[in-house]
Amino acid sequence: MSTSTASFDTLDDLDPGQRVLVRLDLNSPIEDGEPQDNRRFERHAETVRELAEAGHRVVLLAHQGRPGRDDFVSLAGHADILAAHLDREVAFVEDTYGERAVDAIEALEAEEVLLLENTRMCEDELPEEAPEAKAETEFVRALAPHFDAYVNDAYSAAHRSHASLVGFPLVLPAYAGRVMETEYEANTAIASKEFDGRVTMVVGGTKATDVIDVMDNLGDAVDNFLLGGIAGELFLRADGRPLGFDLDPEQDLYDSQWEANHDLVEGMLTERRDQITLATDLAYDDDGERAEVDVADIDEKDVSYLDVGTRTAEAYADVVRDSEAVFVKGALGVFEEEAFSVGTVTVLEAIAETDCFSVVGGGDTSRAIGMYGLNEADFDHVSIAGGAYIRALTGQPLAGVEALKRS
Ligand SMILES: Nc1ncnc2c1ncn2[C@@H]1O[C@H](COP(=O)(O)OP(=O)(O)OP(=O)(O)O)[C@@H](O)[C@H]1O
Ligand SMILES: O=C(O)[C@H](O)COP(=O)(O)O
Repeated sequence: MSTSTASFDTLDDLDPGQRVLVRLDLNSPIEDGEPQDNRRFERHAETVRELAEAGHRVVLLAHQGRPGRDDFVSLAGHADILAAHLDREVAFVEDTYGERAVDAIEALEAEEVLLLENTRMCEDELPEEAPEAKAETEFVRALAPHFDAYVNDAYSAAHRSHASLVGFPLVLPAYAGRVMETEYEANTAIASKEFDGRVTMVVGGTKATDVIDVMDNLGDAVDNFLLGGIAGELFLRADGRPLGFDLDPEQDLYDSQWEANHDLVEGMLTERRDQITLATDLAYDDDGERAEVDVADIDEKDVSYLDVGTRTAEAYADVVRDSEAVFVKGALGVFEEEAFSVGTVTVLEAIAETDCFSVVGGGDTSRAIGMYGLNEADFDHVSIAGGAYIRALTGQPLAGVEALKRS
């Protein structure tokens, strides 16, 4: 056992020259069908390089997007980005555990790296089930005999009880990769911190279901929730504003999350109204130009709002300047387009200038720091994990970490 406080084995405990199956989290923003480089590649490359240089045959598993969404694509492009970070070849096979995957695995030489296809293209990967059930899946049973060890480096996906995360540690000796180790230690330490002054959480992004659940659990630890993104719109709708779309709830990011969360959101608005700050203006695309509208003046549905308004951004920045600790999960707008980066960048700049304890998390959100010339050193912790980091703040165990501890 290593000296890690986490009580799981790490790469320091792994003998060299083995056949190693490694779970990374390369889930990335997709533009025009192609993955965009982000700090997940840079961070995971360190683990992969260390394993290759130790003479292992390194086979990588990762997921991309969710079935049915535009970001659900092959990992072929991810192999190229990872190869550029590693400065070594990363082979790719369009198969995860079938014959082609197994042939490619068996042909691998020491120090070579192979990426398998998107795990979520296998039926066995999703849905969430207990580790014992996942260990019994064909996916795990077919791949495991070709390996001596399993390494989980995907802290940022460890809140999901999926086959590639919780199944393998039950059937192979399992180790934490370097990203898993450092993210686990940093986020666990943050969870036990105590603050005397105002604690603020900036909540945005697209994964409203994840953040609303966590907001409910963190309600006693956080003084102010500043809302934006899809979560913010759901709260505005619960507050009586005519937001949303009359689309098929199964297909739409917004309406399906409204269906799943409106009771919880309405309950939180009733019970915790003083802690929740909602946007007073929103921005939208008006023939290619940013336009803003007061929330009080919104009178029709079916408009996509892509950022909080300028007045809201300034008001949120004022709250940040008066905070002792600020946690960010999810962007306040579609910051990838400069016109809709106002909310996210105004708030990040305020955090960077304020003498507060700060954490920015999320695979997409952390990308805004580099894109807009902010200095990572002005934040206490920039995590490549989003959902996992805020879950860790609540003290709830992460399925992928627990599975490693049991190994
Ligand atoms: N109003 C909005 N409409 C559509 N997309 C939005 C809106 N506001 C923010 N976003 C998008 O949210 C994304 C970031 O949030 P997301 O929920 O994906 O998670 P994250 O913080 O990166 O964490 P994780 O690692 O859990 O994915 C950005 O890419 C941004 O474009
Ligand atoms: O990007 C993330 O937060 C992780 O890769 C998990 O992705 P998921 O929210 O689609 O499970």
